[in-house]
Amino acid sequence: MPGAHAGRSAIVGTGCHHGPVLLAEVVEVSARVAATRSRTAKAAAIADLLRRADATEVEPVTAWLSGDTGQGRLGVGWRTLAARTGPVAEQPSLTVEAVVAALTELATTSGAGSAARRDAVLTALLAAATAEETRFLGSLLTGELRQGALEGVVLDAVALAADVPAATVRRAFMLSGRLPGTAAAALTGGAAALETVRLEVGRPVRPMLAAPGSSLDAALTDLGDDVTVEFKLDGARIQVHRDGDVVRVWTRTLREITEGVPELVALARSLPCRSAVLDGETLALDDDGRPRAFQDTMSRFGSESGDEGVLLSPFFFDLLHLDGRDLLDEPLDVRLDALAGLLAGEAHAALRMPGMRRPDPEQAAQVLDDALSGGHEGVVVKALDAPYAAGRRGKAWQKVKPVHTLDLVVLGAEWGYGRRTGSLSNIHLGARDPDGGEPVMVGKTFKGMTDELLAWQTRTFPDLAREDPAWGVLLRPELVVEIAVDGAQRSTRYPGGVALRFARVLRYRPDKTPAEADTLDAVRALLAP
Ligand SMILES: Nc1ncnc2c1ncn2[C@@H]1O[C@H](COP(=O)(O)OP(=O)(O)OP(=O)(O)O)[C@@H](O)[C@H]1O
Repeated sequence: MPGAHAGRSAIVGTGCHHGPVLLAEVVEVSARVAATRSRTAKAAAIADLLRRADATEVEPVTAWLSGDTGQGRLGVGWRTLAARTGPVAEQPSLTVEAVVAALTELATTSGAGSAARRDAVLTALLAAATAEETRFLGSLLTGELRQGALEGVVLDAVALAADVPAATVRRAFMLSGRLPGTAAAALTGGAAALETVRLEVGRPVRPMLAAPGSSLDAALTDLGDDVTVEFKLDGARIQVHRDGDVVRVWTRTLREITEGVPELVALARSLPCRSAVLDGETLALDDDGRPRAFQDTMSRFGSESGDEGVLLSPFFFDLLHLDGRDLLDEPLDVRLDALAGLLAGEAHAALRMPGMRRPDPEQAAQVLDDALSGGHEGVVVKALDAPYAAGRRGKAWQKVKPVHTLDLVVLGAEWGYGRRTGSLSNIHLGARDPDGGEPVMVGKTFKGMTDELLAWQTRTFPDLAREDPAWGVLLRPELVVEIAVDGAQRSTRYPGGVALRFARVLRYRPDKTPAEADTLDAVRALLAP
């Protein structure tokens, strides 16, 4: 194995120089992180390792510990891995560098005739790995570690190891969207390097998110008079960047969708500006201007090219950059003025998110009423003095929706019976562990599924299976589903001590990752007092 390195123990402890970081050290830290619930202990364990890593090792180590290969998806399935039962190495020798080389080769070797080469790379890698390393690589390659909840812990660890404020690390991450690059900048250049990270037109930032508000009155009481109340449309988040004639569009998970949304690109190009970064929501409307089924909107966002007959309408609610001026740190009031100016033309008025600034309580209630009678989800109440907090779910934006919904991780599905024999039906639902552990099961449901959805589950789930017991499938935690519930109740059956009441499926959320699913605390918040 190129780069494999034995005999490392000879130089450990010299105090002045250290050898390359071994994969075994990363695996050990990963195990320590999984074994403790203490966020501080997790971050401390990772920080220790980062202090030992050199500039080229920091990026892969932080990527892997947050569950990312650092190379995107490598197309290695669990079946491929399960089929390998060769001997394992007794002693750890793989260096981080050697693993990076192998993963890079897997990532860049594709197309006709590549199967044999990929197979050889994988075989050589696994032959040099110990049993623990094999397990870790397996989880990494199949995406099982990809829970993303670990991102926050890794960011804390970077702050500790580089001795810079956590807020500085977080901001650089949110603006660059890149965790490994942020870690490398922090550890090599400290706070000064992180502070040079700015909003760049053409590079998406993590979107600001909303906290759940229990009611309109509660949100208004909490935020005071200096607010805007806007429709909450139930579509997909979009971030649109325009630089001259070049327009690019990203989703809330920062996946680029420019090619698939020509109508949005054309609209952005028609705006009276040279450069802009717009934040908004897009959805498909019917002829009366009411939202079409969410599936119609999402059909434009899937991996298959969607139904071209479904046109998307954008509604912009924020402006982060305009003609060379960054607006991110300006209060929302200023950003909304700039947005109103940009969309002032008659042709563009329809692109503004409906809402009202500084409404009195009656006017605010009227906005909510209009939103609901227009077929929308509710409203978002936003503090006008707040800057754009990229990537944060803060109190400055509060969403008010009459129905309780939760975004949960699908953990498995049971074979149906009766009319549903042969279909994967009753799904197991998990809430996110905020500390980055495995999702915690909080209930099951087979309600609210159309025949189409059942067929889709039955078709898709086997590919995501990590085990297939006789009763159904256990899935890798990758899919997020939105569930409506009446509430929650205490339970001795479920590990989190809480179970959903009357859960029914609203829809799958391909625009969300398990890291963005609702937490166990969100479920507990629904317990009747
Ligand atoms: N006027 C608006 N302002 C901000 N976000 C809006 C607005 N209208 C719709 N949205 C959408 O609502 C989302 C904010 O809610 P949240 O941050 O909880 O994300 P979410 O979990 O996707 O929302 P939910 O699950 O409640 O639909 C935004 O990401 C955006 O996609």
